[in-house]
Amino acid sequence: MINIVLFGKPGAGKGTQAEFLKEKYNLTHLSTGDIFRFNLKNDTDLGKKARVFMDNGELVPCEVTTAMLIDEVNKHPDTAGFLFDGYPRTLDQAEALDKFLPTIGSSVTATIALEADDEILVARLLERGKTSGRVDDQDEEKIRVRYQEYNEKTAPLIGYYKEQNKFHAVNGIGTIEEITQRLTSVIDNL
Ligand SMILES: Nc1ncnc2c1ncn2[C@@H]1O[C@H](COP(=O)(O)OP(=O)(O)O)[C@@H](O)[C@H]1O
Repeated sequence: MINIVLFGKPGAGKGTQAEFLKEKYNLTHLSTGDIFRFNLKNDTDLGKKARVFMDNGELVPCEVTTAMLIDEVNKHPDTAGFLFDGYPRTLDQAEALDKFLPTIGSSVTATIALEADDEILVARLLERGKTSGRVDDQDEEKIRVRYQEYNEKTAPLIGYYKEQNKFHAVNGIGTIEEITQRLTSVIDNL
């Protein structure tokens, strides 16, 4: 089983690249953002718990997110592997994943970061907000909160995975195809 964590700031292009990678490597794509948005739209109990946090650009509490993620993983017992997109986003979540995966005989294979400068990413998000209907993409203040969340809570994961020799980074600026190429060359060399 191969488990890839796609890592990057909001707007870095994780979702776009995940679409290609999941096909190429036959992986199950789990985007916590997408799963939350599905629950918001359908007004489920989970959606009700997550809404305030998401609308404000804040992280949803760890217990809620991790329980949801484990549920999703357990729905795919026969998969060739997972492409985690948007999880883990905190040290607690990374530790929870490292505790959980061995219970299904697995582990994180590698973390790959898509790197890009903040100004480029903020511009991308505002552009996406014009058509995506995502409340958190339409307001610079909320975008700023997401970057603050990233810097405080998610950035420390870089060191966490480096210590395990599982951290790889690729340049996230270029055409979609160029970036897919960079990611596949990392994965093919794992
Ligand atoms: N692992 C997570 N932990 C906590 N909250 C999360 C997580 N993944 C997604 N969320 C919530 O969903 C929102 C949108 O997620 P996502 O689409 O991945 O955002 P972005 O485009 O900012 O990377 C986040 O701002 C957060 O509120």
